[in-house]
Order: sequence, then structure tokens, then C-alpha cells
Amino acid sequence: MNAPIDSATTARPRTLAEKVWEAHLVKKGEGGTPDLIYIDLHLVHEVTSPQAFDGLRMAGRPVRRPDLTIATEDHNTPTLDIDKPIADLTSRTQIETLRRNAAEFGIRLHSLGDKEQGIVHVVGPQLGLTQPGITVVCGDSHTSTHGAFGAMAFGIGTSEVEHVLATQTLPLKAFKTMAVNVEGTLRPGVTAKDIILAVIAKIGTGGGQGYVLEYRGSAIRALSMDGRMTICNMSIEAGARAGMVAPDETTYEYLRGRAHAPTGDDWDDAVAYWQTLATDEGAEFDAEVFIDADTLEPFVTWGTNPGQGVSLSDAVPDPATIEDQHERAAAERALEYMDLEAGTPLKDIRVDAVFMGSCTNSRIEDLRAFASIIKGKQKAEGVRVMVVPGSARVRLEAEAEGLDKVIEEFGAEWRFAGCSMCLGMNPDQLAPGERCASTSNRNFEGRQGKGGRTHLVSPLVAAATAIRGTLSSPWDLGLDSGLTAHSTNEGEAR
Ligand SMILES: CC(C)[C@H](C(=O)O)[C@@H](O)C(=O)O
Ligand code: SF4
Repeated sequence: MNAPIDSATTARPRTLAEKVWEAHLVKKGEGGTPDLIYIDLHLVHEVTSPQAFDGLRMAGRPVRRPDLTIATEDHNTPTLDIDKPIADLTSRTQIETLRRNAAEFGIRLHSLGDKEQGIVHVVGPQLGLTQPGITVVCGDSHTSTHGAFGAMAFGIGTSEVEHVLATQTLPLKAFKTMAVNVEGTLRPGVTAKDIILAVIAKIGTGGGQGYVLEYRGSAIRALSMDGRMTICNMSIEAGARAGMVAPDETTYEYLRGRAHAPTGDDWDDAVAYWQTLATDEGAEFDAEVFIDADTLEPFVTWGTNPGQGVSLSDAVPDPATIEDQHERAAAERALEYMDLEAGTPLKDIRVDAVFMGSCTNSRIEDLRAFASIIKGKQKAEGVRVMVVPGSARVRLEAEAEGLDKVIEEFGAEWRFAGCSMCLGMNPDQLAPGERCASTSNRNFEGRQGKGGRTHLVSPLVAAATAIRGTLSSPWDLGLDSGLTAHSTNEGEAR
């Protein structure tokens, strides 16, 4: 962080990603070997860390930089009765193992019940740990979230977690760059989530492979940090190595005053450095994609991968019209699993459940957006609605604004923070055959519970669906839908 700019390298126009990479180069790889990259921030959770700590223990090594390592409990934590012992044995073992490892290796841990506990990708930014120009890793694919700050953030595997714990460095292969240009103005009711679902539908779940995506353009600049995080979060669902947004005033405003943000002169120095990070005029990307924000509509997935999405006003696509043989077969299988008929208008599809949460959409603005639509209304009969804040702090903030009351009066469940029904590593699961509109990021078979069926949507679509009982957007609720500026993730930084 705050690395000096090398005048020799500033001569060639560079992208944001190249700048961050070069500032963290410990050793350049030769003859096809990977570069060795310095890691500024290592985030840890209970699922992917136990074997890594075991490895250190066996080798008799300490954690190289405990001060740059921070852990939280998220995947296995219950969202009810958090003051009671965890009932599920596997979950309890995972959590207790993390607690023991953190104590033994001297790592800061935010445990269940702590104000800073929550989903790892919500906790880093809210503490001001995630900053522009740094490198961030975590044994979790959605680490790409942190790229919203102009950080280079990668998900890594458990053996790499051990490598970073031991050395604070990581061997990484060079990447290609892709500019994702989103120009125009989103209409009220259309959000960051719709942008990223449209991007993935366009480039496919493998379209980003080998690339670091840089989200650019007027529609991205107009987004708040919460909206930018939603977008970067799902970069991995396009197969990308990482996703990034260049830091700007919105980024600085979000960070100012946060617990780990620089202060005083350090703040001014940091901002001066952050301002140098944006992609230079004339820098070349290896690939480019364009999305028109003006015409974008609320999006929804119909299939079992995040690329199988269309506008909510469309119908379930007919696999017969898909040229690519592989994709056609995937679509056929997806429709079977999802129990859907080609040609059915998406708005006719009834749901059993609505899940509002996950590291994609569980920050305060997401909850505000959801609440702005349901306020004063009643959920559809027979639909189970679960609202799970991303962190204990988000929960407190929401309660201070009275959002918990709005949610409970609507008939929804207001839960404690964690990954919850995003993947159901705790009791929050769909029953076999149940259909859910979910603000999470993966609609894989069985993701939210064995036999469960997932439609990925924005918080606004989740709210409208919870009211009507069928996949719906605020546009279907008429003029009195409660749409506000912040519910499109525009404007406000906090
Ligand atoms: C459990 C973890 C390794 C996994 C990931 O890497 O993404 C999870 O967070 C997920 O979203 O599927
Ligand atoms: S909320 Fe979901 S996607 Fe995010 S880290 Fe947890 S399980 Fe993974």
C-alpha cells in the first residue's frame, strides 16, 4: 500500500489492475513461472482455514503477519438463538476449530455475538480494511467483492491460504484485462444486481476466464459503494479472476472515518496515491464488453447457473433456439431441474420463499431498498420471507433506522448475520422442490438446500416478489411502489 510510483513504469499507459499488480511484485516470474505478489490483507473464515492452520502447525511455522490477517465466523453460524450453543455438530466443530486456531496463532477473530461478526466480504469493507490499491485474498471465491474499492482481490484455495499465512505472499499467474463498459442511466427499479446479471448473461459463466474485469462507464460511476460491491462480488460467476472499479470520491467518502481508514496526514497521502490508480488514458484492455444502462430492465435467472438470466418481462427461453449444443443441453437440464416450461412468462412463476441476504446484497442499502418496497404492505400468503443482514453491524444499523419493524410487520423473518440460505451450511435451507427468489449469487442445483430451486434477483425484485408471490419487479406494483433514489444504489455513499 502507498507504494511509490516508479517513473520508469508510469511512461507506458497502464490499467488499474496492472498498477496494483506491479506495486505488489515481490519477484517477477521467469520462463513461465508465476509472479510472486505481496498480500496486504488476508481474510479468513471457518470453512477453508482448518487444514491451512494444521499445515502451519505441522511445519512449526507461525503466521507471518497476524496484523494483516483477520477472521470472522459466517458460513456455519446460525441466524437464530445465537446465544445458545450451536446445535449442528459439524457447524459447531468448524466454528470451535477457528476459535482455537485464531487464539493459538494470534489472529483477530470476530465471533458470533461480536458487533463486527458477519460475512467476511461485508466485514472487511465496513471496517475500512479494504482500501484502494491493496491486494486482498481469502479462501473464498467471492473475495472479488473487495475489488469495488480498486483493490486487487482474489479468492484462493486452502493450500494457498496456508502459503499466505506462512509468507504473506502468493505466486500468481499473469492475467488479461477486460473492460466492462456500462454507459447510461439506470431507470428507477433497475439496480447494480441487474447490471451484473446482464453482464454474466452476455459473456457467459466462462466469459471472464483468465481476466481481471474493470467495470467502467457512467452507470458504474453513479453507483454507491454498496452497488459496486454487488457487481464485483459476482465477477467470479463470469469465471473472472477478479473484478475492479477505479476509486473515486464515492470510494473516499465511504472510507472516511471508518475504523481502519487512514487519518490526518496519512489520509491525505493515501488519497493522493489512490488518485493515481485509475486506468491511464490510452491504456489497452485485452477485451471489451458494452452494456447499455438506459435500456436495462430488472433481471432474473431461470436456470441453474448465473449466466442463465433474462429480463423479468421475458419468458423462459426455449432450449431449441440455442445454437451451441453444449449450452442447449445445459438449458434442457436446467429447465427440468427448475421444473419450468419453455415459453412461460417469468412473471407467472410462483415462489415458496424469498431470501434477502448474502455477500451480494446484504448491506445497509440493500436492506433499505428492500424495506422501501415492502413498507406498510403484507407478504403474499404462503410465501416464507427471510431477511438476513450481512453483519451484526448492518443489523444494528438497520434496527436504528426501524427497518426491522418494517420487515417484521410485513410478515418476514428478521435474522442474525451470516451466509445463511445463500448456501445453507446452517439450518436455513429450502425443502426439496421449493422455489426461491434469492438476492444471492449462485443458483446451482441444491445450492440453497437439496432439491431447492433458486432464481437470482435484486433486492427490489425480491421485495416485489414477496408482495405478489410471483416473480415481480417494483414496476408491477404501480406508482405507489416506494421507489427512491437510494433503492437503485445511486447517489449516497453511505
Ligand atoms: C465455502 C466457500 C469455500 C465458498 C466459496 O468459495 O465461494 C462459499 O462461500 C460459496 O459461496 O460457495
Ligand atoms: S454469502 Fe454466500 S457467496 Fe457469500 S461468502 Fe457466504 S456462502 Fe459464499
